Amino acid sequence: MPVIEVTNLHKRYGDLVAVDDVTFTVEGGEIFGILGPNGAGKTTTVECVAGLRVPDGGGVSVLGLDPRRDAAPLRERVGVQLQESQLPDRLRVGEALDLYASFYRDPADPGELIDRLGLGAKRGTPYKKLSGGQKQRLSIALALVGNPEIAILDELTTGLDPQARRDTWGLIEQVRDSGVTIILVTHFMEEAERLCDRIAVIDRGRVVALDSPAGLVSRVAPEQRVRFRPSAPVDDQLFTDLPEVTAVQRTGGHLVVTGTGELLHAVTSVLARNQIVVADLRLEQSTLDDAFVELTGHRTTD
Ligand SMILES: Nc1ncnc2c1ncn2[C@@H]1O[C@H](COP(=O)(O)OP(=O)(O)OP(=O)(O)O)[C@@H](O)[C@H]1O
Repeated sequence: MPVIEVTNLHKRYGDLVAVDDVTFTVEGGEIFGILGPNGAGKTTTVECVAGLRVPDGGGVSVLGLDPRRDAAPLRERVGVQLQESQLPDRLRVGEALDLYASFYRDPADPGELIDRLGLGAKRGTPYKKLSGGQKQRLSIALALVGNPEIAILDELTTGLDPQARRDTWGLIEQVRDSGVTIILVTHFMEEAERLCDRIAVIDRGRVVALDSPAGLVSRVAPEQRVRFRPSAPVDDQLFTDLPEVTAVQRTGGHLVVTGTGELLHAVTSVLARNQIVVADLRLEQSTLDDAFVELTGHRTTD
């Protein structure tokens, strides 16, 4: 059952069209990614979903309600973590959670949430003394303290080091496993690939593709490459004869066999049948990054 429905959403800032006819639905219990380069319209889209901006056209329905008209009941059911949320420097972690919990009718236990987010030792620490990763975890805790059914998380790992980013991913998976539906805005491919059940790729205000990470990859770039270094000369034709193979190239001492389907199995069978010993055997597949470039014509970091 869709919990969020966005239909033909339009939003301009003066002459600038930030969101141009965006349509998608988010199913209950999934992590739905909104992936795109800077300025693509991701934040504007989720701000419309969160009721923080008024669309110029189109419709948004969240849990069957209108984010603007039904702002009060939705505040109880949707947790929002927006980019670069700031808290007063001297506010302590425990105080921030208690304060936010007081805004809700049926909040989570702040102490339990602090422990769950790995901030137990920081309960008495003022906001300004937290590291980037700890601030980020606190902002996730604040988005979850109302026990929401939906959490909207915008760029939650931007600025974190790789370890903190991975820890945060683990946390988001736990939140999803507890039954919360998540909209995750990101421009990190690896993050989208690891966490999201489905991804809307947004570029210049439009949805250019919507699929699972694997679906996006296979849709635009189904080819795989098997790369290896044979220990003795090999005839290319052994591979070009295979129905799975589309090309054979040589680079240095390596052979690169490109193709589709069960390519790895086909190539290794030929090698075994002909008693060819190889070194450095590697299967290279297209990544979400490749798919993104093909879909939009540029990288997210461009
Ligand atoms: N309040 C505003 N007033 C005018 N223009 C805005 C405003 N907010 C965003 N924009 C512009 O609208 C476009 C879309 O911005 P938005 O923040 O939605 O994109 P984004 O995909 O979230 O980008 P980022 O990843 O950089 O946050 C950008 O060109 C941005 O400069």
